[in-house]
This record gives sequence, C-alpha cells and structure tokens, in this order.
Amino acid sequence: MTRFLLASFYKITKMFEDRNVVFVVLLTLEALILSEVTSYYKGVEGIAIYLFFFYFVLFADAFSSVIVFYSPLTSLIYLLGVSTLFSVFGIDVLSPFNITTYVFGLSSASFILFLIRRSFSDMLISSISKAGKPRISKKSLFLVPFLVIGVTISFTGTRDILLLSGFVADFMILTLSQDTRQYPLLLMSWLSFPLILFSVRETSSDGIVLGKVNKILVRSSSGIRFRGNTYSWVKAGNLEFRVDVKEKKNFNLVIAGASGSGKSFLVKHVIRQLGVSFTVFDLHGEYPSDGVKKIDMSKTAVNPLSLNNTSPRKRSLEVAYMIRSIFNLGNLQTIDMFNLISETYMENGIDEEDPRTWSQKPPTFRDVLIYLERKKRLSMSSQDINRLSSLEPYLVFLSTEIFSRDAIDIEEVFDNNVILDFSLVSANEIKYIMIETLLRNLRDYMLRKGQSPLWKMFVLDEAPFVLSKETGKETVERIFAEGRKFGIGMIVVSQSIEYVKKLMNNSASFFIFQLSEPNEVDYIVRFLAGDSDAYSLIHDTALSLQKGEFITRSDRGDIFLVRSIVQ
Ligand SMILES: Nc1ncnc2c1ncn2[C@@H]1O[C@H](COP(=O)(O)OP(=O)(O)OP(=O)(O)O)[C@@H](O)[C@H]1O
Repeated sequence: MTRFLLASFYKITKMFEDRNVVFVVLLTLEALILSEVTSYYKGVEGIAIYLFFFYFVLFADAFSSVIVFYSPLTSLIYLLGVSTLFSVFGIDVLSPFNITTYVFGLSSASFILFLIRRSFSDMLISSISKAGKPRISKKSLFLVPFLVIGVTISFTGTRDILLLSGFVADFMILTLSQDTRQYPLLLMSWLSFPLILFSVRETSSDGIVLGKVNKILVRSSSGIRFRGNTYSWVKAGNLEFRVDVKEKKNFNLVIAGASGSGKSFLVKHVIRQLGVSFTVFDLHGEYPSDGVKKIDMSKTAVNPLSLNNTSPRKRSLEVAYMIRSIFNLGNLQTIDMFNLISETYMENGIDEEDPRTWSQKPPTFRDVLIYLERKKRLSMSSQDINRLSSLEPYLVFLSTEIFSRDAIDIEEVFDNNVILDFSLVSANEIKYIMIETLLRNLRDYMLRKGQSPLWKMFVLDEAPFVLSKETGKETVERIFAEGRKFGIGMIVVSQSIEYVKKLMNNSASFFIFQLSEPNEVDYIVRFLAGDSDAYSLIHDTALSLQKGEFITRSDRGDIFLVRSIVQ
C-alpha cells in the first residue's frame, strides 16, 4: 500500500511540476498540523505556542516559496493558495498582521536572491511574457463541469469568495492549456494556480519527451542591469523537455555536435518515440538493427537513370548535374553529359513526348557509355571526338554493377522501418550517387503519394557528405521545404554547423551538442543570442556542454539547456 501511494505520488510529480506538487503537499500537512494544534493547546501559554508556530509557518512558506520557485510573484500567488487551504481548516490567514508576516518572509528571500544573482529575474514573469499567443483549446469545453462543481461548492458550502475567485482564475488559465490531465486541478482553486501558470511556460504538454531541461535562460523581469547580466540561467526543476513534432510548422529536426557528443543517441530515441515509420541513411553502419530491417547497400543496386514517373528530360538534367557536382565538370561537359543521357533514353525507346514510354526499362550508365562510343565513331570532327572522350572516364567509372539495375524496392524502403547501411560501399562517389538518387526518388514518391499527416521520418546521418554537393543540398532543401505537406520529416545529423545553417531556419527544432570548433560555437551563440548580452552566458554554457547535453530554442524563443534521455 505504501509502495502504491509512493508510486502514485511519484507519477503525479512527474506529470506536473515536481516543485509545486511537493510544495502543495507540505502546505496541506502544515494546515492539518495547525488545525490539530488549535484543539490541543489551551490557555494563554498554549495560544502563545500556537501563534509562534503559526507565524513561523507563514514566514517559512513565503521564504521557501521564493527560493524554490525563483519567483517572488509565485510566492505572492501562493499567499492566496495558503489562505484558501487554511480557510478550509478554519484558519484565517488574510488579516493585516498575517499578510505582513508573509510579505516579510517573501521580501527577505527576494533580497537574498538578489544579492546572490544580482538581478531581479522572476522565472514566472519571464516565462509568461514569452508564452506567445494564447490559444484557447477546443478541449476546454471539458473544463466546464469542473467549473460548475467549483462554483456549486463555493455557493453551497462556505460561500467563500476567495475559493470562488480561485476556481474562476484556474478556469481562465486552463482554457489555454492543451493538457486535459490538468483540468481536475481547477478544483484546488488558488492552490493549483501557480502550478498551472508554470506549465504555461512548458515547452509543450504534448509530444515526445527528449530529456530534462537543466536550465532556462531568462531575462531579468525588470530589465534593469545591475552589476551582472540582464540574463541569467535559472534551474528548471524537473521540467520535461518535450517536442511535439507532429504539430510543428514542419517535421524537420537538425542535430549538430562533435563526434561522440550524443547525437545518435538522441536520434534513436526520437525515431523510437515518434511512432511513425522511419528510414535511416546510415553512412558508417552506426545504427544497430534492433529488429529493424537493415539493407547492406554494397550488396544491392540502384539505377540513377530510373525514371520513377519523372520525365526523361528532367532525369537527364538531374543526373548530369549530379555528375557535375561530384566530378566538378565544366559547363560544356555538363551539357554534353545531359545530351548523351537524354539521347540514350530516346535510343531505348523512351520518348519525352510520350509518357506511355516512360515506364519502359530504363537505360543504365553502361548504355550511355555504349551510346557515347557509337557517337564517337560517327563523329566527323576531332573536336567532337575530344569533347566526348573527356566524358568517357566518368562513364566508365559509373558503369558499375551497383548502378546496373534497381534491386531495391523503393516502396518497401519508404513504407517500412529500414536502415540503409552504406558503410561497405566502396567509393565515396558511388555512395553519394546512391544517396542522392534515393533522396530524389523519395521526393518523387512523396509527390505521388499526396498530402498526408506525418507518416514518415528520414534520418540523414553525416549530412555534410550530401550537403556539401550542390545537387545534394538542393534535394535536401526541397524535401525540407515541401515535406510537411506530404507528411514527411527529416532529421539531419551533422558534426559541424557549416552545412546545416540554412536548414536550421526551416526546421521545427534544432539541438546543438558540444562543438569542437571555436568559430562554430561563436556562430551558433550569435544565432541564439542575436544582439542581446546573453552572448557570454550562452557561450560559456556551449563550451562546457557535457556528453548528452544540448542547447535548443523553444517555439516561444526560450533557450534551454537539456540533458537528453539516456536509454
Ligand atoms: N544523455 C546522455 N547521458 C550520458 N551519456 C550519454 C548521453 N547521450 C549519449 N551519451 C554517451 O555518449 C556516447 C556517444 O554518443 P553518440 O554515439 O550518440 O555520439 P555521436 O554524437 O552520435 O557521435 P558520432 O558523431 O561519432 O556518431 C554514447 O556511447 C553514450 O555513452
């Protein structure tokens, strides 16, 4: 029984803000003890002991609430909570002398906090000021029964105006909450008001838990600069860091950090928690299969010239530009390559003007090479022969078994959970062409499949490998920009910030782990801090990040230091 009670209490504290839950429990115990003490002590001496105890409790509540919540405002609201609770036990708190005692406790603690932190940052004020546009949830209709019960209690029972105002205040704030689990808190009147207000600040009450917020960067509520900084890091209690990927403006995530900083751990956690199908482009064979299908890409084949419902002209252009990206072809060579590929399609009976022919067996690089040889033989001028010869080595290189056919079923790869392991693919150029071809196929597939809510997450590990090439970058950027509509998200993982800068603006969230390059740290800190004087604070934190810790910015613009969940 004790274990059950403890387990339930633990669950409740995890569900809501631990500090508030513990504080409310302590207040309730105090009220219980005080009401007992009243009946126990009689006579003048008894009253003296009682009063001493009572004022001590009031002072201690005020003092500790400021320290625990980093917020004099929270402490002030708790005065209403304390009064409501104590009045249930027949103890009147709201007399001038009692209020003075409470305010004395509150001011003493605030003064001490100010001396330590040299700024007036009130965590509650700063979080509410950043709470963004309040949105009234449709779910708030479910709140009405709780309000009716509350109003009935306050009218039929004690006719307590404080109790009633607490129900109404809770109702107003809870209408903005998306979390229906909080609705019963309305019945606690003012006592639950700070708890509800604190969760307004939470990153999100829905979505997946990615870790614990260690610290939040807050601006001093007064904005007055004393000796210290106008910003300070404040501890966030045990606040869960959640990201509601499905409700974001897009489903893309950017994860950057040095080798061994904890990126893959986070990725594995995200894809497991999201509960949608995923495909991982695993360049170094780092992702364990864990029951998920793993394809060794060195043992399969992909034909970059397959049309997959695109026109031969478009594919020729894409492939010619892809080859240019890898081998740094000149403009003229790229045009020649384009002409060669599109003419090979024609040779194979695939006609730009006749879409019915697009589903015929596509040519391969080997066919392009054979066509080139034939063209060379028929060429009149040595200039033409030289131009064609300059493309020959590339086509010889590309006429490999791995590009000879389509051995993998695109629909299977995209519709299921699959890890594509590229670690054993011999040459980087081949690895790259395979990845870009698959990404392009993915884009075509998503356009064909049509609009949808989130159904698929792609993970691109070691993203600079793809993003450092012009066509790879374009392909990923397009998927980033268009994916949301088609229910597709992408997690881009990189050891450096350099190649993911642009993507960060088009991602739902970004998570920055420990970085090794000082100029990258500098870039990211400027990105987060803007012109504000938060620079040095974020900079110090970014330099001292531990394994598994990352910095991120919430939708509301709060900067968090988070420790990811260790599996
Ligand atoms: N939240 C965490 N708490 C403690 N340790 C962690 C945490 N996350 C990861 N680690 C540790 O860090 C190690 C490296 O993590 P991980 O493999 O995710 O790094 P990485 O950034 O993906 O590295 P690489 O870029 O080289 O693949 C793990 O073996 C694990 O022990």
